[in-house]
Amino acid sequence: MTPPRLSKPPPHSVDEVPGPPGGPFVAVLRMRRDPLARFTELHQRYGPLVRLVRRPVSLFLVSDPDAIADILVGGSRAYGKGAVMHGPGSWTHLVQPLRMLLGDGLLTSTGESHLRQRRLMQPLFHKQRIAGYGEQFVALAAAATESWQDGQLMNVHAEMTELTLAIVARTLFDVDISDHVVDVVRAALDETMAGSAPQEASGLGLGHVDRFPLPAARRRRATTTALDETVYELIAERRAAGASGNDLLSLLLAVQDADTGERMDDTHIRDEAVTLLLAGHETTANALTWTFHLLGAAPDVASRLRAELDTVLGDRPPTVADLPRLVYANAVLRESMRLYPPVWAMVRHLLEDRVVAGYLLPAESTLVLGQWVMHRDERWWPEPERFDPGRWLDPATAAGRPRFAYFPFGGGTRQCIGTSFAITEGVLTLATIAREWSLTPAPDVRVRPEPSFTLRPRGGVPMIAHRRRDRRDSARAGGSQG
Ligand code: HEM
Repeated sequence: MTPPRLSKPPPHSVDEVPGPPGGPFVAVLRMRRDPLARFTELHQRYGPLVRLVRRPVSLFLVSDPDAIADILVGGSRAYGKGAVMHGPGSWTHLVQPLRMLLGDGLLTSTGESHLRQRRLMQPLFHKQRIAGYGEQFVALAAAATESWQDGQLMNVHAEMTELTLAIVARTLFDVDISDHVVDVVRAALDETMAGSAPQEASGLGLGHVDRFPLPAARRRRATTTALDETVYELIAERRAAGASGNDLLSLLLAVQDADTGERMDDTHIRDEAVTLLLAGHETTANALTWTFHLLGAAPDVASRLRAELDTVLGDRPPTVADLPRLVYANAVLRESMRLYPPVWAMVRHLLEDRVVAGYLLPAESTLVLGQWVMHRDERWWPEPERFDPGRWLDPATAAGRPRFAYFPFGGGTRQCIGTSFAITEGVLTLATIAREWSLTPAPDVRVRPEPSFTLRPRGGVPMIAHRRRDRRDSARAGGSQG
């Protein structure tokens, strides 16, 4: 006998989505004040789908792994990037705060144009190609710590930002951190980050009431123009020289569509290069900064990490070949990105009416997918606030979690193209620094996250650098045994 077919219950209406009482003004004010705490609280109180604002924007927080899988993977064609804003009358626009700087690069392009670009660029980020950059990651990390003094107080966020900028400058343009190109890049990126209200920067569409003061807007335009000129100069130089290098810019110049034979024009290469500059250093700087911050507050974890580094590396710097054995270092980085995901929320909007987490939401609804919230969900992360890399060491536990309980790199066709780059860079840099240095928190400093485009530490992370003596002792002991 065939079992009776269980028909799916009809979806609930949008009016039934739970959410906090009060009008949009109060809702936006509360979110703007502290989006991380507010989203966490709303998720805990109202569940996997929360109505954040009803009008003039229709904004929802999604914290259901299956719904996130539909948005990013299964039904991704039904969703666009960015937030939809509605103004008086029929005025509607899309908030894509980075578009002015990034143009039509991979991060900001949409639809067919994005898929085509992604196909062209994917081979540049193949695991094996990234492995070729390993030596540079290690050399640049070692160089960045050369000036550190034992006992020195430093801002780890500033140090990691300079290091990851040096890495991206070398791998993208094959230039040194001291090159004037890097100054121009630094100025443009700083101005863009500083000039944006956090709420607008996050792309949540909550910052439209802010207006950039005129001088700041002018500065932003000036630094972006200088950046454009520099990048176009580099492109022209490379073209003239026959672009045969291994840096990403040379590879972009050589990229050719397999079907049409078409190459990228200069504007397109500029947009992709600036996108990689920003996406490739801001996120990794934050990941490394939070990792050192967490290690500083967890001596047991730090000591287990050092033990692994000493065992695997002995007295030499790491290489890409060591990565499979740096299991704990990898777990430390993953766990750090769980607690402080460099991209703390992503924003999508519905292109059509669609059922999300059991509710029928109308087209143009804006959906916030919050890594910060999901990565602290007690259903999958017992004692969520605890920094415990051990969570990643048992494959059975990891396999029991839904795919989108953890998504620091997003997912689906828009998953971070730099995932392998970031993990290779992150683990090798962490290993290079932590085998020589131990960083402890500066006394009486409270470090707080600032949710902007990325999750930066507000005011930096002051820490004290100590040159490791125990390593020398253990290396010496190991040497005398051999
Ligand atoms: C820890 C480091 C990193 C994190 C946490 C991170 C995170 C992310 C996330 C969450 C997205 C998806 C955004 C969305 O779908 O709305 C993304 C996209 C992207 N990332 Fe990363 N990223 C990191 C490092 C890098 C690096 C090193 C590069 C390049 C060298 C890079 C380049 C990009 C690009 C180009 C995209 C757009 C991809 C597309 O839409 O097709 N990222 N990243």
